[in-house]
Amino acid sequence: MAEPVLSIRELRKNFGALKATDNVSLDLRPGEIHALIGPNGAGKTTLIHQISGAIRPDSGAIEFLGEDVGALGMAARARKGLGRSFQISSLASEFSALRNVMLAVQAAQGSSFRFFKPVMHDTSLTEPALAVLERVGLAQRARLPAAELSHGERRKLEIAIALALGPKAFLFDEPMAGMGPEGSKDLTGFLDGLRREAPILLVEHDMDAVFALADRISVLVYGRIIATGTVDEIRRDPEVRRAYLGEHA
Ligand SMILES: Nc1ncnc2c1ncn2[C@@H]1O[C@H](COP(=O)(O)OP(=O)(O)OP(=O)(O)O)[C@@H](O)[C@H]1O
Repeated sequence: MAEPVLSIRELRKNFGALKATDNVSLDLRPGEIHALIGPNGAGKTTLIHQISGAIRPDSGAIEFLGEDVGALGMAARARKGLGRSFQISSLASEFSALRNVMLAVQAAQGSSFRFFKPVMHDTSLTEPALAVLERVGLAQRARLPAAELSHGERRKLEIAIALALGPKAFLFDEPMAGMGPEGSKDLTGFLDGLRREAPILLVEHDMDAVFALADRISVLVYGRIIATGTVDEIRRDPEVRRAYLGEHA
């Protein structure tokens, strides 16, 4: 079997007496969507934050593309290709959708300042940024300030920014949240194709999306992974049904 792109070993994170991450090991293989599900407060976001570098685990290891990235900060991990979808609050909401994606393209190109051309006329930035916006279906909305986009469009913009950074793995934390049934269906189709570009670790509460997309599912309860398996294995697992899936299974 191909080497995992991302490999997490025995990760632990306590908040005071709370074991938010309790000895978690999982991996992300090339081409797969690995969904991470579990009840509210199970520790899914905390885990994603540790992988992206936003918070530091108490112990354990995180290997990305064969390299231990545990000592690296969030920006250094992103530069290595660990792409997370940014919360819209971290975007410049007065900037246009296009400008926001251009900033990511610029970061991916490794240059932060250009003195010779006004940035909005720099085709080495506008063209790739427009291509990414086209892919997520936002090309027609490119010139609008991010603040004027609908909720669903903003989620797509977050994904566009992750894409523009040319990631080798995606970390998505509830991309379907607030999308509505049509939007979720749309995004499900998009994520389905995206796995060919880079594998996806997907935190998601929308079980229709998870069952449609996931190659494997890990179930997190009270900071612990209680099961990892295919959709069928997880749906049949009695402990998972008891702890989480219930009527969804
Ligand atoms: N910075 C923090 N300080 C203290 N406790 C925290 C902190 N961040 C998260 N927690 C707690 O850690 C636990 C896990 O939270 P987390 O947000 O990771 O869960 P989650 O599975 O993502 O939940 P949800 O599905 O509701 O988003 C919760 O009990 C939460 O209250």
